[in-house]
Amino acid sequence: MSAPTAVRPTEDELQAQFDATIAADRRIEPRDWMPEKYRAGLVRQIAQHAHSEIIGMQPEGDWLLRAPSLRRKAVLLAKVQDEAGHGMYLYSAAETLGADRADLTDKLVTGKQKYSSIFNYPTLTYADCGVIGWLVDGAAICNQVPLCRSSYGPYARAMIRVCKEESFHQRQGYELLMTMMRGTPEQRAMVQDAVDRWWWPSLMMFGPPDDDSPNSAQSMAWGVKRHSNDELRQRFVDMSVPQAAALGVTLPDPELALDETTGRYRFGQIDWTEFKQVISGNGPCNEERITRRRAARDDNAWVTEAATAYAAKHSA
Ligand SMILES: CC(C)(COP(=O)(O)OP(=O)(O)OC[C@H]1O[C@@H](n2cnc3c(N)ncnc32)[C@H](O)[C@@H]1OP(=O)(O)O)[C@@H](O)C(=O)NCCC(=O)NCCSC(=O)Cc1ccccc1
Repeated sequence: MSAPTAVRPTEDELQAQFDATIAADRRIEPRDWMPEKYRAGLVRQIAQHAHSEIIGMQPEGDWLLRAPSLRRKAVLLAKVQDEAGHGMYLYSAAETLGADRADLTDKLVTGKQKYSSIFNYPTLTYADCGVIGWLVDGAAICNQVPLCRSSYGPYARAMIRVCKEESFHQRQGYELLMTMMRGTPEQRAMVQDAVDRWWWPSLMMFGPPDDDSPNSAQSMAWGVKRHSNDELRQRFVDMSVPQAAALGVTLPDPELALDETTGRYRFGQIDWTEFKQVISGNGPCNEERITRRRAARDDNAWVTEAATAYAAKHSA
């Protein structure tokens, strides 16, 4: 008697299974069948996210040799290393979807893939490090906590640890700023100047407005993103206003006001022209960031080659 042959599910059945998993709010795992567009969309977002973490090491990294004390230097070094770790997690998550890490880096340095707009602004004073912790990590947390429930398992799980570390980063930034605000008038002015420069770019981190966000609808239908860009931006504003008051700084928006009926803050118009310029490569530091990333890859290629040869020798 011949063994029964396994019946392969048809494409329609696989799609129905995928749809049912998404509808039941369960996770898609690497070995599960998934529509090609779901896979490509995830690689796009996860790769951009990974690139942001890696490029995001540069603005604060510029202050590693200039931090005002040994303690501040150790804290900053640990934070910048954490960002590298986040990048590695995220590249690993992209690899579970069949992406190749070297290929992703190549796409970053040749401008074929994006990274967050926020990292194209310069860190002019040490107060910028505090403001990055407070506002940039704060915005990242706001955006990433819902991603812990993203439909793709490896991405959602990576986000859990990343968010815990980002919360720590945010507190260290806020603590740094509180210390400066208790300092001299010059130090307080330095904090206010940094807030003035980083506030609007932080709001841009959440992406274009909902009616100009080509990826949102599909991404939300698939449970990759859980909230719209504007919804998360609003949450961030609502969270930041009382924090700014407690710190004693002013947010640079004359239209910022509490809407008594909704309990949420109304805010002014974001400069979307600036945003578009920055994400198309024309921000203040785009060229510097990519040049440095390319140099790091090329100058250290011998390390990668040696490690690859060593691993191959051992597995043989
Ligand atoms: C919300 C969004 C960023 C964009 O929503 P989507 O539905 O995906 O797109 P949507 O259709 O709305 O946009 C149309 C086009 O515009 C692009 N674009 C949009 N916004 C930006 C932008 N701001 N910058 C550059 N590009 C942007 C977008 O990719 C798309 O282009 P494409 O079609 O691909 O060519 C989403 O991808 C997400 O949640 N990502 C995960 C979180 C993440 O990546 N976080 C990074 C910060 S990590 C961090 O900060 C940690 C840290 C802290 C401190 C120090 C160091 C490290």
